[in-house]
Amino acid sequence: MTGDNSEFSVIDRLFKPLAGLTAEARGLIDDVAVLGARDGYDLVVTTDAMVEGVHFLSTDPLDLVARKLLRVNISDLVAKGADPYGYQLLTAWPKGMAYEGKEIFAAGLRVDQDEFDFDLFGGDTVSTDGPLLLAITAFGHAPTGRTLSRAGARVGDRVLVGGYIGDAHLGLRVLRGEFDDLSDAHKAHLIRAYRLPQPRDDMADTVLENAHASMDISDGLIADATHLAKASAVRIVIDLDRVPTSDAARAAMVLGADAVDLVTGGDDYQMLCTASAAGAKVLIAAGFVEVGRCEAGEGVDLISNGQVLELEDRGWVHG
Ligand SMILES: Nc1ncnc2c1ncn2[C@@H]1O[C@H](COP(=O)(O)OP(=O)(O)OP(=O)(O)O)[C@@H](O)[C@H]1O
Ligand SMILES: Cc1ncc(C[n+]2csc(CCOP(=O)(O)O)c2C)c(N)n1
Ligand SMILES: [Mg+2]
Ligand SMILES: [Mg+2]
Ligand SMILES: [Mg+2]
Repeated sequence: MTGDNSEFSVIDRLFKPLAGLTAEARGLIDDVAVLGARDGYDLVVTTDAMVEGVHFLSTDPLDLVARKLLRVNISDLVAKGADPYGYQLLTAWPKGMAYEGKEIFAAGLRVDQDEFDFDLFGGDTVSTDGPLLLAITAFGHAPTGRTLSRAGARVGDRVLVGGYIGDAHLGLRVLRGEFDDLSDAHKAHLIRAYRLPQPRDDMADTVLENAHASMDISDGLIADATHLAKASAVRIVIDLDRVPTSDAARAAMVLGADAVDLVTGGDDYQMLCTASAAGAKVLIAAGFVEVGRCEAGEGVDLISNGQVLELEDRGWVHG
């Protein structure tokens, strides 16, 4: 049917159902969304984009691309102790992209909107001669004045991560043909980690209550610890031997993956927190793993067997 794939038809058929009846979205027939202030809370806002070929592969299923897009944004919110609320969506569809692909993309959004209780409030649609580009501006709520930051770490703090490090990076390499001798189950685990990060929205409150500083890991553990160290004016020492790795990652290391790649590869979307000894105890009981300490000074040192490692590549940087 002609027109099915045109801008307003796609908004009507695919995005209006995602906006539902929330007052904020105004049925996606207005120029703006309207977000009400929730008493006792700040509105926490973040934006992350994804570009085909840069953040995801053209062979990645579009429903998973949509879910990853939501999740990388939710990841920033929950790392700050914020409760996901809703989002604005920008889609820059390559000219000629079929309606069916957009439909699969919208179906992925639906799955994770339900999973994270996260509503679509509006957005924008454009077309492009370039690759598929997607962006979300995500909103969350955190108790007034208490949103966590990268800047709260103190000398003496423990440094903790929320889960396995390096799986997603290895998953990308599996998709590119490396580690062919891994078992199918290990390959599937790593690919899943790359395509579908697991932001721990259930941990937002625990982190808010117990962490001094917190962020999510997107550029790699070392790179993001460096961002946190700089913002907090501390030095962070990370012990590579304490960084949690999955069975699949360990199997990949047997096949030649370097442990340092796991902490510089990025795409983890795990939380990175610092906390007092008492706070760390609570976080560890909730599943976090202590990987290092904050000291006086600046920058990040990675140690293994008590020796500082020289790093050629410290993590993902654009441009
Ligand atoms: N184009 C931009 N215009 C204004 N601010 C920006 C722009 N790009 C990034 N920022 C700001 O820079 C800061 C760091 O952003 P950055 O994207 O590095 O963080 P992140 O989302 O945690 O990391 P990642 O993008 O790797 O997930 C944020 O305050 C962000 O709002
Ligand atoms: C196809 C493909 N190639 C490379 C990567 C690795 N990668 C891209 S951007 C980024 C950091 C976070 O992004 P940003 O800082 O832009 O938010 C990382 C680790 C990938 N995910 N997909
Ligand atoms: Mg960002
Ligand atoms: Mg981010
Ligand atoms: Mg972040």
